[in-house]
Amino acid sequence: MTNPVICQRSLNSPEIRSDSGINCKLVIGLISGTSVDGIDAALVEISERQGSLTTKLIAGHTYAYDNELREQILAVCAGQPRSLPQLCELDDRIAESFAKAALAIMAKGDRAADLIGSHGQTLFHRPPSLSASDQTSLGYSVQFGRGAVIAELTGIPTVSDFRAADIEAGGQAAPLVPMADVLLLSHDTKYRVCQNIGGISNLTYLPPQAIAHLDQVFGFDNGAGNVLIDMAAQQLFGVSFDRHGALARQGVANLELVQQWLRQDFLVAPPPKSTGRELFSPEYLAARLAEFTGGNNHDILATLTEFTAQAIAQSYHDFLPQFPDQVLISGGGGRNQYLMERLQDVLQPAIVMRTDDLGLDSDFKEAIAFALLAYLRVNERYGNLPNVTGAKRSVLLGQIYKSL
Ligand SMILES: Nc1ncnc2c1ncn2[C@@H]1O[C@H](COP(=O)(O)OP(=O)(O)OP(=O)(O)O)[C@@H](O)[C@H]1O
Ligand SMILES: CC(=O)N[C@H]1[C@@H]2OC[C@@H](O2)[C@@H](O)[C@@H]1O[C@H](C)C(=O)O
Repeated sequence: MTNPVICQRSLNSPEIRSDSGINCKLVIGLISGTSVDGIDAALVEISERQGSLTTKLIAGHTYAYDNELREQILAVCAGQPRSLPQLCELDDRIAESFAKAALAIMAKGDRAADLIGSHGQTLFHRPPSLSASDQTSLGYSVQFGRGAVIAELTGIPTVSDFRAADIEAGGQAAPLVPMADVLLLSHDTKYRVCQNIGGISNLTYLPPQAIAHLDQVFGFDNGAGNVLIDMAAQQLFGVSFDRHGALARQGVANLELVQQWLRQDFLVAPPPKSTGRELFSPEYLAARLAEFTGGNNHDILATLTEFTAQAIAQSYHDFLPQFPDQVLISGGGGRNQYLMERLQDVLQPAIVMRTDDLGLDSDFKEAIAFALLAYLRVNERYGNLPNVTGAKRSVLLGQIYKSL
């Protein structure tokens, strides 16, 4: 799709383009998100002409983790102890899986890729602390899958460690996709929200001509997304997710509980904010399930699905300066038809659609975003939006690992 590009000045980027020696056109974006379902890989053609940025998805595929690796990742995310050598081995195994995914997606194109942007796998995320008693107020965000290994195994220059510089600038380091949303999904006259529903939900608020009014763009994590639904589907029905929302659709949501859950600290806290599996953990789900009296397993999934939908709607009413005309859904939650129906209901009068309707593949939007962020990085253009992450300044995101 063709999109306007943020001019360098409005990005406050250095006037002079880098001489990184990388003539990047064909870029691979890689990410495994909080669902830990596998590595999303996108082979993206990126070009700029007459002030417009063009991205074309040449190929996209999700490469599932093998079961044992996924279990290891989920165990570490859930706080189970591991020795340092075990963690290093896990880091290497994830990096190798990412490198394999990069080579496999590249094989679907007709030429070698110029660059890889690899987010890696988040294992731990701690937003910056507001408490004066903490030794450091800086956040901490750990992604496994070392860029150095990916560059070495693929022979392709690789950008990774996207979140570190924003943390150093005092930011949340998340969400980072909003820069890509600005570049790819801004509209001249309409207020848009880009709503990703992966493991965690996160949004980008795009006022009309967001590119020209970059200071009015913001975004934040706004709820549990699919993570609670997935864990409950596994525990109660032995399936890894509620396909199309068919299980929830058979139940009746407990609206009293939903109202109670919506008062949770994270949901009512003002942005900037980010979260992860540290909050929406197995313990968190167990505590919510313990609050059920009566009701069957379908009712539980219906209630968790309603919670996901209403947490999103509540965040718009509480924190957006203007209710959007359009809500553009991406991420696996967009495939949950029942959740989509509930969203259309609770987000009226906004029109809810998937980004696919605008020509941007909703399954690979995050992978495309990290291809784009890598492209910005090698061209020495800022990748974070301080209004989103709360960072003190715009920064270059990511370390570049060049293979010899
Ligand atoms: N057909 C479907 N029906 C219902 N839910 C689905 C379907 N396909 C995917 N999902 C949901 O989407 C989830 C995966 O979404 P996605 O890949 O966007 O998450 P992620 O990228 O890992 O998360 P995040 O964006 O938080 O990092 C699955 O775990 C499942 O809950
Ligand atoms: C620390 C981390 O990995 N955060 C993820 C997570 O998954 C969704 C949401 O929480 C978002 O803030 C972020 O991912 C996307 C890719 C982002 O940075 O925009």
